[in-house]
Amino acid sequence: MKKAEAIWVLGAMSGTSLDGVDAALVKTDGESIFGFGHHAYRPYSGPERAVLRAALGRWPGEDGVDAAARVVEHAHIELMSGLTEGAALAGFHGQTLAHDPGGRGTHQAGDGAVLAEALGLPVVWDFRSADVQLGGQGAPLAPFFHFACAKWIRAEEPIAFLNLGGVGNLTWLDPRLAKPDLPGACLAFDTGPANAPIDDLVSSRTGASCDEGGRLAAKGKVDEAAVSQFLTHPYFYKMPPKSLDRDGFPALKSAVEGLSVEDGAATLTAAVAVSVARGAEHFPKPVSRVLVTGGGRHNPVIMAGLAVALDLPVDPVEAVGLNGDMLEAQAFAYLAARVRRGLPTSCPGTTGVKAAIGGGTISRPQQ
Ligand SMILES: Nc1ncnc2c1ncn2[C@@H]1O[C@H](COP(=O)(O)OP(=O)(O)OP(=O)(O)O)[C@@H](O)[C@H]1O
Ligand SMILES: CC(=O)N[C@H]1[C@@H]2OC[C@@H](O2)[C@@H](O)[C@@H]1O[C@H](C)C(=O)O
Repeated sequence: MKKAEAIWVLGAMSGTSLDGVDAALVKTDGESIFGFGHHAYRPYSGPERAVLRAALGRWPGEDGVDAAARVVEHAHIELMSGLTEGAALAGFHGQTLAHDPGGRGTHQAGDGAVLAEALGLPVVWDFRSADVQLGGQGAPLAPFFHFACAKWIRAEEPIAFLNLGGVGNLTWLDPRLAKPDLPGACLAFDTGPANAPIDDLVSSRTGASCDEGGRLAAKGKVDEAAVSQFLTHPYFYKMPPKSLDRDGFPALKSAVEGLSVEDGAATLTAAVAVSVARGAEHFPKPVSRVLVTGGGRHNPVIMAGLAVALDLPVDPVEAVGLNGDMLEAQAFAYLAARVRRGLPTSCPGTTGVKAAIGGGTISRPQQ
């Protein structure tokens, strides 16, 4: 492992909610954060999203997967090419189409070599496969970045980061330890469904892409029986680390089919908070606060439900000066810098992998 100078790295993430691509610059040596730079967002168009949606659950070589990869590459190149100034490296997560770590593996669409050519930068990609091959869940991978963020905000006691994207994931961490891969530094796992089932319900009933501001959920009545039934899912009885595919809870979606859109949204929104509370039962030590990142923090009904279910201060990461819309893109910039230095990107506490390892492939431009 060579000692590295801090460099500007451009990270990009296309999340499970399929809304669009985020890209952001981070100055880092792969250990500490030295600063945050420009960022941008590019939504997928309706037709692009339809191509991605049609390929969900599919594996390389199956119908629609190549078309999805071309959409992902095109959108990323369009967005990232406007942000390369000063960047020495890029991190490209791609779009998860399927995730089955105990079975077929994990599949992120998009070829990092194509991006390297187009951007004229070395690109680190395929972050999850090596972890899965070594018996890990391949997710979540943001926890090592959460650990660096905890140092950046000078946290001095255990805290939790909660990401509410299509799926929810929690990172418990103790910033008093020197490195994220030390035993006892991080425990991370997916909590359950977050926005994906809400988005799917709302778009199928109203055509809107999400329950903007939680307005539908606020008007609805929670179907408590459906929420209780949801909590009997075997996932909640598994010990972490554990991870989920986007559509891992089909029974929950079916349970709200007969409800009004308001009651359905209220029920799915309540399910987010209770599943996070179940997750928090796994924290090794109590936390002083939960910092929320991802699109779900824009939904006040989710945030209010979390504060009640967790009985802890629950704040958006903006409360500590971070950007909750860009945290995942920043995470893949940070992880790219770690891969470049040969540092681990996951460990037994974050993915259940047998030992701390660095994933990722580096593609360099040919000319
Ligand atoms: N103003 C808002 N009101 C309600 N919900 C919102 C709002 N803004 C964003 N969201 C929700 O957040 C989602 C996007 O969140 P985010 O961008 O964090 O997800 P992602 O990164 O695609 O997913 P993941 O983290 O699972 O990969 C949207 O699909 C929507 O459901
Ligand atoms: C397989 C996959 O893409 N998982 C995503 C998804 O979206 C949220 C949650 O499920 C998390 O496990 C992960 O993303 C974040 C960026 C992570 O790896 O930390």
